[in-house]
Amino acid sequence: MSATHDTIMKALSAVILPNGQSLVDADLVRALRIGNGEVSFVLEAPDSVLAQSLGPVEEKARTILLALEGVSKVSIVTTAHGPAGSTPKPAAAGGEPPSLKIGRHPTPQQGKQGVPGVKHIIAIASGKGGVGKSTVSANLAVALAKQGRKVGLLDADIYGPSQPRMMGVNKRPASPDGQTIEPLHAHGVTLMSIGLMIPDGEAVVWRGPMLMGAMQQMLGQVAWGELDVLLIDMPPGTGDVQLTLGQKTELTGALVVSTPQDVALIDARRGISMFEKLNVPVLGLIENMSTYTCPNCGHEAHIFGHGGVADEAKKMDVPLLAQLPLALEARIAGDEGTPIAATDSPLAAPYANLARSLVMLGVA
Ligand SMILES: Nc1ncnc2c1ncn2[C@@H]1O[C@H](COP(=O)(O)OP(=O)(O)OP(=O)(O)O)[C@@H](O)[C@H]1O
Repeated sequence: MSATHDTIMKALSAVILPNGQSLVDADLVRALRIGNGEVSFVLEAPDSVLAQSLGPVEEKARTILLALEGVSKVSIVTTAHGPAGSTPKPAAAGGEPPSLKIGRHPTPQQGKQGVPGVKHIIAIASGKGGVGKSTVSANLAVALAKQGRKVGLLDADIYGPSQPRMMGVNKRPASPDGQTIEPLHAHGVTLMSIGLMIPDGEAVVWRGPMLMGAMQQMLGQVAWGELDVLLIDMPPGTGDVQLTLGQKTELTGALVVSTPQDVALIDARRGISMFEKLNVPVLGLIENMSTYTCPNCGHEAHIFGHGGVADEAKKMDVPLLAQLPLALEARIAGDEGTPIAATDSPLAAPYANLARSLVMLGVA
């Protein structure tokens, strides 16, 4: 027998909060989803102090639900919907600094906002996944930093964060005061990844408003400092993160990455038209994996087709800012945490040119 909404809620009504109320009576359960033996929901506390004390409650709820017939996995995300950081959090046991919980309801906001101290914000997007958007973001950030720009890189890909690996960092950013988050630093770039703040698998239960809240925290509560440009590595496609960012953030513009394949281009077109609808200027298209030169014989092949991105750029009247080759060396460099742009390889040159173009355009 599989669990139903009613059986889950009934089981959760046996979980008692420190104030004596049950989880259900206190109305803290949100976004309950049941499917394939998995139960996921959000525990929404009214303030961050209560949210901090919910660890044992979360454990109890998990134990009770796992004992139900047909439930094999339970995912719970605890959030607070008071203004984030409005109540300083106590230091964790062992004197560690308190850590700031990411994922909350958004703070109401009038119109688009910038990030104090940050001159330009550029979204790096792609319609389709896996076309190299994160690779381009990491390398462009490093190339701009090498040219003396103060650069921030925000990995906003909540479902598949890859910047920690590509930039070679993997520690959870600290929040010494429980209100601001100290970003990390690598290869001359100030770095923050939303993925470093969310326990594995929890983001999948987030709804639009929670994502919006998390993005607000990433932009407003990270101590970015003075930056010439903040690059945002977006999730692929045209989902909630893209919409939130386009509607709520003063973006200088967007760069859209595509491979020359038709399927990638169709999705890239969709991405471009979304930015246009949101009044975000599309600064240009970037063609990734455009050519492959055989390291043995020097033969040049166009594995994913040829000319498609240039044609598309012409059709849509947006500049084609770079054509980046498919290269094993670039892939290995990314996997090992040192983007190819940080090295002396000839493959760093196209990124240096792209960085120069953006500086000349006055957007970075
Ligand atoms: N020009 C390139 N040459 C060789 N390998 C590349 C190149 N660009 C990207 N890759 C490799 O392709 C894979 C996917 O790239 P990447 O993660 O940057 O794509 P993405 O569009 O950000 O993907 P996702 O949709 O998962 O966010 C990675 O292993 C990366 O190293």
